[in-house]
Amino acid sequence: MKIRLENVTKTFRTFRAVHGVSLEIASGSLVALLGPSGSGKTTILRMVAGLEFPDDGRIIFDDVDATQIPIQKRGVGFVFQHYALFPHMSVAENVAFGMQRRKDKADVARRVGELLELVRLSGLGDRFPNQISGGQRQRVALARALAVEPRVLLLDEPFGALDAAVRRDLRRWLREIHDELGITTLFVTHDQEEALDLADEVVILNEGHIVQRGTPEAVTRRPASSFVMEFLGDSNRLSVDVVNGQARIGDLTLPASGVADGPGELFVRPRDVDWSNAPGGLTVTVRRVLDRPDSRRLIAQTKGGEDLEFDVRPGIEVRAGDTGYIAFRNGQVFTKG
Ligand SMILES: Nc1ncnc2c1ncn2[C@@H]1O[C@H](COP(=O)(O)OP(=O)(O)OP(=O)(O)O)[C@@H](O)[C@H]1O
Repeated sequence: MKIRLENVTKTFRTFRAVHGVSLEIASGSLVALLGPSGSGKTTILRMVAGLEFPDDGRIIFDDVDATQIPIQKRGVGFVFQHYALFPHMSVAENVAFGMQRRKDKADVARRVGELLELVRLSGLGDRFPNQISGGQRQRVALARALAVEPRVLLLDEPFGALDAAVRRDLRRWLREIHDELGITTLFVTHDQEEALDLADEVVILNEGHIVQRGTPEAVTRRPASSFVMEFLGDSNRLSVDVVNGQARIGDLTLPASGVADGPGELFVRPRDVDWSNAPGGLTVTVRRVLDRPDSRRLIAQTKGGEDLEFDVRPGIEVRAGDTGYIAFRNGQVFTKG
């Protein structure tokens, strides 16, 4: 099912949490809402679910205005970060919970079996929630959400409480389940790696506004603002002068097409910095050397007194106090703001 938000606004008392958000989610796609804490992600998800109602704007499911339809009639399945399973019910009973209206017991049992197989938990139906791991509990929560045969799946930081390795596994697993079922899925996260790994499309929010949307490749290649650049990953920030679409820093010039003349900021990922002992490029002084398993990270300072970080190969001879020269393989320039 296709979902469309048209100019949706939500205010709590005097605080506007969502400002005129318009968004189209293609049928069968997996879309991540990504943004810092308080950017309005959960509020948007809750309005799509029917747990909150917008003050203004419309939410359209396929071609039907669903804005005022209550949650029970929207056909949505929901998984939260702390979706407490019923502790006194077995895994199978938890999954069957949403199917109470089905009369035929054998039919319910068969369906529970199918769902447990889908979420790779066959054989654990008789366990209780406190007898399975956190990751397994979230898989049960997903099976329970799917039991009602939703037209839309809404996930709010479903892996937020789990450790990094389990999160990575569950991410891959969720993508497989999504591809198998093809249910339109909206996924909230503040973890950029999770969003970029998992989603067909990433919608980046800040202070209740959509600041960029696109495929993971598009948003990482062409961040629309310094906010997006910094939010998506480690980045160095250096002052530059922009003249005629070119940014200048020391003896280096970088393309800055479309950026107004005047003071600008260059953002460079640590991986896009090249280091050399031979003069040329931008002169820096090494301040610290941090050894890591497969690289050495240098913290260096430009003549202008700005710090930057980048990695060199582990074998390279370098010490704090050394002078070196850097060049940038890639970078984004924005007007200083
Ligand atoms: N019921 C409410 N009453 C008052 N303010 C609210 C309510 N729900 C959310 N807010 C406020 O709206 C803003 C957006 O909240 P929301 O939960 O949507 O953000 P979020 O991006 O999901 O953040 P997080 O990642 O921390 O969950 C926040 O400033 C929050 O305090």
